[in-house]
Amino acid sequence: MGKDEDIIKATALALNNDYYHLDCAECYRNESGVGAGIKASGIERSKLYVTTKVVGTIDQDVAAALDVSLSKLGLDYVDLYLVHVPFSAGSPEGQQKIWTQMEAVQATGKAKSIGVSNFEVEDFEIILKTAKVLPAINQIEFHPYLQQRDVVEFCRKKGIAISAYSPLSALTQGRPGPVDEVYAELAKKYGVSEGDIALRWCLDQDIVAITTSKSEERLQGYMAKTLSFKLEPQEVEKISSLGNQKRYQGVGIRKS
Ligand SMILES: NC(=O)c1ccc[n+]([C@@H]2O[C@H](COP(=O)([O-])OP(=O)(O)OC[C@H]3O[C@@H](n4cnc5c(N)ncnc54)[C@H](O)[C@@H]3O)[C@@H](O)[C@H]2O)c1
Ligand SMILES: OCCc1c[nH]c2ccccc12
Repeated sequence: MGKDEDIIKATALALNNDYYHLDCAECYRNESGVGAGIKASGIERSKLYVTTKVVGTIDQDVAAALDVSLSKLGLDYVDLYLVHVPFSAGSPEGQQKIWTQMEAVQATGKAKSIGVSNFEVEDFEIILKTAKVLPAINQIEFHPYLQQRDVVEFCRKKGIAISAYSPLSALTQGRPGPVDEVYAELAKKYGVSEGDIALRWCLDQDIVAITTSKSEERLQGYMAKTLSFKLEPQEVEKISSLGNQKRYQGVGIRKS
């Protein structure tokens, strides 16, 4: 099966299972497949929340990049448009220039909200010197083995939301590790899967969790179970403190 067909199938599976937030990116080349999946689903645009990202290279024309993304997605706006990584812009001035262009595309209505991804505190300090619009969100790698508390705290203070990518990493990439036991113990206590515990640990810190699976059983399981319970604050804290004993970075962007 071709890549687009896989993406169309995965999109249809997600939409049929009540997942309405779709996370895409210019550089993942998944926008055409997601667009075809949305079209085939017949789901009303207003029910969907579509995010995509611009790489943000030096001298990139952000408005033109967004037009290409919209055309691939078959949409006339995205709900959220993100600068994918801080470093592609090459310099602090480059980063500021990209953010100014993000503000301009938001003003056209083609991106309802604008934000960033993989930003550290120093990247915010650079763009906030010239920003007129605060980024709505920072999408970062976030799981017990990469908690990024400095940037999470910075964003909380500024009113910038956080979304977690690779939220299942302690389960899928980081084994054996110090949270294995507490994940298992809490899954048993709540009658859910360890994946539900991993996602809940994000949600119970007011962090949006972005996950993916091609398995309908897992997608249904997360929708049914993750939203049906809450961890106690001391359980969230226990996972955090055990998680701090190990570091695992999947995407490998964070510098420190
Ligand atoms: N902004 C960025 O730079 C960036 C980087 C990476 C990913 N992302 C986004 O975040 C999304 C999620 O990231 P991810 O895929 O790393 O997240 P994730 O931690 O949710 O891992 C998903 C993977 O785990 C597998 N899985 C799900 N449940 C499992 C279970 N119970 N046991 C074992 N395996 C299981 C799935 O099949 C899938 O391959 C991506 O689709 C992408 O859109 C963004
Ligand atoms: O999601 C992948 C993140 C990433 C790592 N290196 C990059 C370079 C350009 C754009 C995105 C990325």
